[in-house]
Amino acid sequence: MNTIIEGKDIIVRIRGKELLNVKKVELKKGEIFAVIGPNGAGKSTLLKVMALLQMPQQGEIYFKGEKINRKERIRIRRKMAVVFQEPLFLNDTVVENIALGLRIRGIKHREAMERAKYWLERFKVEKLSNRWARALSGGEAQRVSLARAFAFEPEVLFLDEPFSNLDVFIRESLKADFFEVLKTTGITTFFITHDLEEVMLFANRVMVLMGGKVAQEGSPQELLENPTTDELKRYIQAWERFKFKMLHMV
Ligand SMILES: Nc1ncnc2c1ncn2[C@@H]1O[C@H](COP(=O)(O)OP(=O)(O)OP(=O)(O)O)[C@@H](O)[C@H]1O
Repeated sequence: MNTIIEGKDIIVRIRGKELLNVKKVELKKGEIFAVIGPNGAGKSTLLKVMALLQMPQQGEIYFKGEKINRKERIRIRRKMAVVFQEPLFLNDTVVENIALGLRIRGIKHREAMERAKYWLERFKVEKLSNRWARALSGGEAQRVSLARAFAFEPEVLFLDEPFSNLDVFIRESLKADFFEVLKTTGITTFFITHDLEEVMLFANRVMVLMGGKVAQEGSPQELLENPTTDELKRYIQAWERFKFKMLHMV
């Protein structure tokens, strides 16, 4: 597989505190790469560095083998889309929120509107096209955010826990629709989650971050069967316990 984005010797510090220290992180073409780890482990920081939203204090980022400097960041960033936990919308309708983003990227009005409508349909929210984006419910807003991200036709999609603020029913139906779309498009994806089930079902590879460092990396199966540190074992056990409790509550 070809590498699309690679980070080498990445160090991020804030006010002297080291938040991230990752020797190598690679995202390969067409893969779904998951990042998990406890709160504060540095997952979002790593996403921002890989998506070129934040420059590390040390280290390099390569996009298809090309080293990225500050100046080139904006050009390369246009090949990427990011979906955060909290959708960010302009004060406009749903369809305009998507189309405007496309027009900024140089796409003509008609094509932008067509693409926006197509992706709203794929995410089953075409009926919301003319609604005010800022007045949507959490689940609707996240569907629109995902439609917007796919409408960009990015080479790489970044997701920072896009389902975590939704209630369980909305989350399950959106997750199913999202991963169905993802499978059919084959877009290279970097996603952060706390949900090991998502990792097991959808990821090709998983990285575990702890205290800003890589605790383990490999296939989801390897992680479950052979967690390499005690901390990781506890993390997996805690998740298993949580899952067990949830199953017995329903
Ligand atoms: N701008 C900032 N200023 C100071 N500290 C920060 C800043 N951004 C992040 N941090 C700290 O860096 C650490 C890593 O944060 P980050 O958001 O990357 O972790 P995370 O693994 O995504 O956490 P979570 O699962 O809670 O979202 C945390 O301790 C956080 O408080």
